[in-house]
Amino acid sequence: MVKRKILVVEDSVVVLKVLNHLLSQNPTFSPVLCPCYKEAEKKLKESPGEFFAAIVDLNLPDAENGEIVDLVLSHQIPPIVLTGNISEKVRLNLLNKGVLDYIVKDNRYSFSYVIKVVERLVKNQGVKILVAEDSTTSRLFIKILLKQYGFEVLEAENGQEALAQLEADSDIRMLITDYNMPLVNGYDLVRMLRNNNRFQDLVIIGLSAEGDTSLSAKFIKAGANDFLRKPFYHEEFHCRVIHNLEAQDMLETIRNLANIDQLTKLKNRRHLFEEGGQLFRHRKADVSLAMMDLDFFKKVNDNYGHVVGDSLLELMGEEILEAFPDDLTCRFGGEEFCVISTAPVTEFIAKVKDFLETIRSKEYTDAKLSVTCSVGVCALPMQTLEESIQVADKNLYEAKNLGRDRVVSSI
Ligand SMILES: Nc1nc2c(ncn2[C@@H]2O[C@H](COP(=O)(O)OP(=O)(O)OP(=O)(O)O)[C@@H](O)[C@H]2O)c(=O)[nH]1
Repeated sequence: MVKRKILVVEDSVVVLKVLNHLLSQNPTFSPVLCPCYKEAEKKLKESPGEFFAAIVDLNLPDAENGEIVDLVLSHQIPPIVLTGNISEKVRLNLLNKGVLDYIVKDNRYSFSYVIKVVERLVKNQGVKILVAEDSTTSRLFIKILLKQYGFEVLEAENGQEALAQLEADSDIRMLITDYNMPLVNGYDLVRMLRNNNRFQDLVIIGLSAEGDTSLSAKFIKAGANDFLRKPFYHEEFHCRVIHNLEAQDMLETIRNLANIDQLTKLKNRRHLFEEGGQLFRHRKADVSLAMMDLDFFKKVNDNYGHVVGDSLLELMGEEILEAFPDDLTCRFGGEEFCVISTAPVTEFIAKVKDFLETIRSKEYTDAKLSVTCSVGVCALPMQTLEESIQVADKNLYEAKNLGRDRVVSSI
């Protein structure tokens, strides 16, 4: 497990204790506590380059004017600032320096918020954001803001380039786009993306110039999630980026709950009929389908109990995901699984045979169970998913009757 050192500099013993307690609840955080500037300076010297983030009190007894912020920033560590109160001048000064956030210690929720900011920083690592903007200065400004928060930033100078990058890299989670760009403008880019199913989950934030009130509405109507009116301030920018990513995370969780079988982590039957049905409807070449059923699974439950039965199913889920990483893998029900593949038929059947060999050669769970599986494959050019399942099911039945632990296929 990757441990992340968090430097906490705070002169109040109580606040230090609270932050230590909250940070320690996350097993990946390793808080390093300092009661004063001097101690922080020492810790930073002792472990150069080791701190992931810092939570610092703006006014310390031995550094009353926020010197701790400059110290932490000089070590390239993103600081979150704690303060008793804050004037507009200090707020702007802190944000301009590049602090992640500032938090006024006026209630107990303030500290939970601090932890949320650090956790978000962890989550942002590796999150790819594409900035489409033809002005180099503006692009650089946005890039710096995003980098402060740990995002990975990609850049495009126009809408066409942005489209090409999004098509080539499915890991891009957010697009921030200007309106005025050569070749394809921001508005057309959003419309093109929203007309493509593949980009339905991409978070899109439009940038609109000051004074142009109709543009923001236009962006939203075209399918953007949000917009920012230029010039914007760091704080608003970060809030919007993070709120939209959190909404996207929530959507993903809900979608996973609806599509994934919680025991085996394979796709569930509902998803199979939705996604598998589409594979058949839009087929260009081979679509093969395998129905796989564990042999004598009832005996596992009868002899070792349902808990062992469940963990065997869980392990089978892992084996299936490993054996068929590029295919649609589902739990059809009970101890029956379904795999749909668009690989060439012979290649797919060879993979199914390898899978049977793998599980035959291992022992599973603490009870060291030997497991075999029977498989029926349909690789005929069937018109629908339902027809293909029927053929595969018939072959599965035959595989069971022929003595189990084998593949029967119709090619
Ligand atoms: N532990 C556990 N058992 C399940 C689950 N779903 C279905 N089962 C059990 O799986 C067993 C399936 O038994 P059968 O349909 O008779 O099949 P089998 O014993 O595998 O025999 P063959 O398929 O003929 O080789 C039943 O006892 C179900 O109760 C589950 O989620 N967890």
